[in-house]
Amino acid sequence: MLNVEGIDQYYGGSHTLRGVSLGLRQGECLALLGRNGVGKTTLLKCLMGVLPVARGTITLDGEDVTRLSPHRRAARGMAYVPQGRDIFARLTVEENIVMGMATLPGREARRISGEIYELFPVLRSMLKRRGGDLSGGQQQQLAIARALVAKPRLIILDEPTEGIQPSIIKDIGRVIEMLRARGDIGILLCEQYFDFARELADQFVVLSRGEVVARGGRDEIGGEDVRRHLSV
Ligand SMILES: Nc1ncnc2c1ncn2[C@@H]1O[C@H](COP(=O)(O)OP(=O)(O)OP(=O)(O)O)[C@@H](O)[C@H]1O
Repeated sequence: MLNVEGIDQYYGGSHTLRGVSLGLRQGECLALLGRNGVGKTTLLKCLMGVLPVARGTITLDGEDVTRLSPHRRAARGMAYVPQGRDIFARLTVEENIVMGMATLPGREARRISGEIYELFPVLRSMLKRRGGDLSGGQQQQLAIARALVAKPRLIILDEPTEGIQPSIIKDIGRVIEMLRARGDIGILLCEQYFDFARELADQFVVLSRGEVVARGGRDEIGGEDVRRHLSV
């Protein structure tokens, strides 16, 4: 469903992404791994159109989206949960979720589907609370919920476990598992922690200094090999 071919990106004179290619099938979870500063967030921003690419192509279900604006990509079913979550702090939980439905047509756009509460039971009791009053873990769940109500074909998660307590990390892992089991959505999970991604992903791509240095399926990729690229 998602095909990325030979992406190059520069910040001024610094060559941040070097010929990055990857592919993700519907119903699959792909883990993009790499330590701090190797270019993971930059790649995700290029995929969403927040940053332009110097070379390469991005196709979604066969359509070339490389030059489309971020909102056009969102309308085609690409959803992005940024690092830091970007919750609207002064809006309620409910209002934050409804914001995620802005691209949906008509009345459908006003109703929060029951699936959201199945995935995130904690949000149901917090609908009237302000986004800014939630804990980091709850905000992360809200950010994922807000992305899912747009009914994406592809969801891109940028380090969803960063700065979050272990019990909530488990909840987020469970949500990713449930989405994967649905089989109708591609999941691109960007992570620094291999142990979290290992249980969830079908495919692994490891970035180092803007380049893919290892890739493979769950049975092909060796833990030691990946950890070598992740340790400082
Ligand atoms: N706006 C910017 N202008 C110039 N350089 C940048 C900019 N944003 C990031 N960089 C640099 O590009 C490189 C890749 O950064 P990026 O944020 O993509 O890495 P990352 O792998 O996502 O790391 P992190 O886990 O910290 O988010 C880093 O060296 C970073 O300092």
